[in-house]
Amino acid sequence: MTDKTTGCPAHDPGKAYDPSKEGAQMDFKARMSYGDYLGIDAILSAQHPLSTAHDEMLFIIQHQTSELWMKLALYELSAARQAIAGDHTAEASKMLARVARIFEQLNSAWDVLRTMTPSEYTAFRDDLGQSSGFQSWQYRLIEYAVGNRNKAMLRPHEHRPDLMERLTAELARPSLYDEALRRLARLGLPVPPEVLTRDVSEPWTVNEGVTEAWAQVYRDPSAHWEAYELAEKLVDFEDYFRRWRFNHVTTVERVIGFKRGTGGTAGISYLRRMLEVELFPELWRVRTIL
Ligand code: HEM
Ligand SMILES: N[C@@H](CC(=O)c1ccccc1NC=O)C(=O)O
Repeated sequence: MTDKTTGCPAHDPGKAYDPSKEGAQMDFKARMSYGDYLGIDAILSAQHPLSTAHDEMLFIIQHQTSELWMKLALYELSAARQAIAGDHTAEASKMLARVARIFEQLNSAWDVLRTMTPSEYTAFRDDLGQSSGFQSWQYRLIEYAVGNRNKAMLRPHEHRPDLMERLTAELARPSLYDEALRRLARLGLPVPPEVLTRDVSEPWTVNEGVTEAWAQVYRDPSAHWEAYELAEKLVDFEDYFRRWRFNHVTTVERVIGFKRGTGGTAGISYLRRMLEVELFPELWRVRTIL
């Protein structure tokens, strides 16, 4: 029988649908469940607002979900770098495509945070103390992994030897860009030798010879398809990363204007300076000389 007013079988009290009759498992006393596998209790018990402000829950969950996506981005970036080092560039391209999509996801998430007005944020900003995204070690690890290596950014982590260890270990490894250029050299492209033997813990500096090597790739893609595809994946990733930085600075201006940051920087002027960071500068310069 169906509900007389709506005609819908779901609203007939005598006919409530029971999925167990069609085999749905209902007993998890001795079986691994959804929550067991995914550690849902741990995730859902990690929100501890410090104020009674309504929007603090949004703020916390926005950051926590961002950190989860960053965890996956780091996982994929490390695997992509390893694949390039092992001459498995096609696999690396696939992983880099995923990282770009992860950043697209992070970019869309700003639309949720943007619903928070300055009045709403002010209600709990003081409770944040001196904490800030500036202290996100996963964000710093992403920057270090791809090649933006500034040792000054280690200092907020000095109180955590375990994190210092991870960050300094990352600085000792060739970055994603270093590995891409080493692969380029192995493919026979004229990457200058000083690039291949550089101290990888130091920041990258623009190299004209590298721009010329990329130019050879872009002038004849079919002859250098592997390098060409890798180059475009790197550009795509940086494109999405730049959009993340832009979304961040715009949201910050919208919410706190030109106030100093809780992390102690000047706020907007610091974040605007970060907009100038180029991860793979030669890949952008090559466009001008083609
Ligand atoms: C209303 C929201 C937000 C405001 C007002 C804000 C503000 C700021 C400010 C002023 C800084 C500069 C450092 C400082 O002095 O504090 C900063 C840095 C940072 N924030 Fe946010 N932020 C917001 C949301 C987010 C979100 C959702 C994330 C995601 C994880 C995030 C991640 C970061 C990171 C990674 C940095 C360091 C950037 C760098 O060093 O290049 N922020 N933020
Ligand atoms: N830096 C922000 C505070 C902030 O956004 C924040 C604070 C604690 C944890 C994460 C944060 N997100 C990004 O910086 C501010 O100055 O208002």
